[in-house]
Amino acid sequence: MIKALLLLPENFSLILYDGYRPFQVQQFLFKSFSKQIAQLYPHFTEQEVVSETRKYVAFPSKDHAQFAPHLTGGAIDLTLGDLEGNALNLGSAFDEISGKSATRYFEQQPEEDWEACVHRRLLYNCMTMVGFTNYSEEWWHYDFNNVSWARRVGAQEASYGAVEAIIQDNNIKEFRFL
Ligand SMILES: C[C@@H](N)C(=O)N[C@H](C)C(=O)O
Repeated sequence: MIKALLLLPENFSLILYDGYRPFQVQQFLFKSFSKQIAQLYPHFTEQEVVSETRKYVAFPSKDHAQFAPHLTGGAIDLTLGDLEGNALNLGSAFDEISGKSATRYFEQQPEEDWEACVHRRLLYNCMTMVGFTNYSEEWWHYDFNNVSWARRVGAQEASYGAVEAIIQDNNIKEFRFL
């Protein structure tokens, strides 16, 4: 991330929203997004709700072939900021359930928000130039050396597997590699 930051023009910063996430947090997010999606699209079947939810939150899987990327610590959610740490306009809110969250959304209609289009390109370019890959449904999600990254770059192996953490009083008490 430091390498990515150094590629940005001087007046920009990177704001980190999320990195490593324990399994229980992934489960909580999956349930909470499912609920929101069921409310947003009341005509959806249960299966459609699950499939739409999977667009915005990885299924909380401990299966080695499809670890939820944030369980590995190799996934980060971030945005561009100014030097005071204020988030810049990237065209949608972080975690917004809408087509506008797809990274390429403004490439198809840049006139809708030129500023957001340019900021997304800036974030994408600084992150991918140092080896991260982007999840195409979310402009804020980048992976490095986990299973999602390996699939995108065609690597046979990924260095970061999942880590299970025992959380107590909001602190990591113990952890083990899965
Ligand atoms: C919930 C959202 N910020 C997120 O992290 N989504 C991706 C797809 C994930 O859960 O890995």
